[in-house]
Amino acid sequence: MKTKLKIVKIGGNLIDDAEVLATLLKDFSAIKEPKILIHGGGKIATATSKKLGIESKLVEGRRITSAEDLEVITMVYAGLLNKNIVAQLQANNCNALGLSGADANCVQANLRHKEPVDYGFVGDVNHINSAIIQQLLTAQLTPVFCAISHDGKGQLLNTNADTVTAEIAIAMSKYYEVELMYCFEKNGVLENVEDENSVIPKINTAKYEALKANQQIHQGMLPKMQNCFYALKNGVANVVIGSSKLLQSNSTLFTQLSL
Ligand SMILES: Nc1ncnc2c1ncn2[C@@H]1O[C@H](COP(=O)(O)OP(=O)(O)O)[C@@H](O)[C@H]1O
Ligand SMILES: CC(=O)N[C@@H](CCC(=O)OP(=O)(O)O)C(=O)O
Repeated sequence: MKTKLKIVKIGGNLIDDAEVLATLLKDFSAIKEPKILIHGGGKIATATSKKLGIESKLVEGRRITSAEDLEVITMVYAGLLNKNIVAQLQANNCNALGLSGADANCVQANLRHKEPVDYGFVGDVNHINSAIIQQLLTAQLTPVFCAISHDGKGQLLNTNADTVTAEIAIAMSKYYEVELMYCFEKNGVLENVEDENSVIPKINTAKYEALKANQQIHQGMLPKMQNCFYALKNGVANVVIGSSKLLQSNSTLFTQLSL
């Protein structure tokens, strides 16, 4: 039987709330099994760009990443956010190691095709160095990834954090029974996005199609759920979407995905 591995993704809205983030990182540190954390930070990158007078453009939840945007996101994701998260995990006795996709060649990507939309410096993942990630886990380290990949030829690229998470989860399923947890600012996938009490406990592909047809899911939730099903179809054992409370052992409020 394979050892269990928990992979947790935290979104930018959660990271932006210092109190919620502190509790979440404490709960994450308490997980006994091998674990990996992947963080976004889109909201903070947009706010930082604004301070610098750079306007951000997103199409279908993906950032159109100019050379200037790439500089900002490298500073924000791989620098400020990644290092602060690692320091907080260290304070909770979790031996975290902060990484971008370029470090140890963990996440390699191809520059996305310029058609139909030119996303600039955005990469689609083509290889995860699962062997080195497994070695880090075996050495009792907890990898903490930001959403920056590289092309293997010296170019850093921006990749959506939900996608990096799904790709890492799939690659690690070779060695582990992977449980994938997407944490964001709501309690789960909601029947009505305005009503926090309308969490849908279970969603399979048929229900997903119905929710899409009824326009009950939109914006970032569409690519997030696509990534969930992609992970399930490719060997990830369990995928859930919920709030920061998902990491508390008595949590019952979340959405469980199945094929
Ligand atoms: N049915 C739904 N249930 C929950 N959230 C939804 C739903 N439909 C759309 N959303 C939106 O999806 C967003 C989450 O996607 P995103 O911003 O990409 O998350 P993250 O911060 O984890 O990257 C929520 O903020 C919410 O506004
Ligand atoms: C290509 C692309 O869109 N990359 C994302 C990466 C960060 C991210 O995904 O952050 P959240 O999880 O907080 O949304 C971006 O720059 O916004």
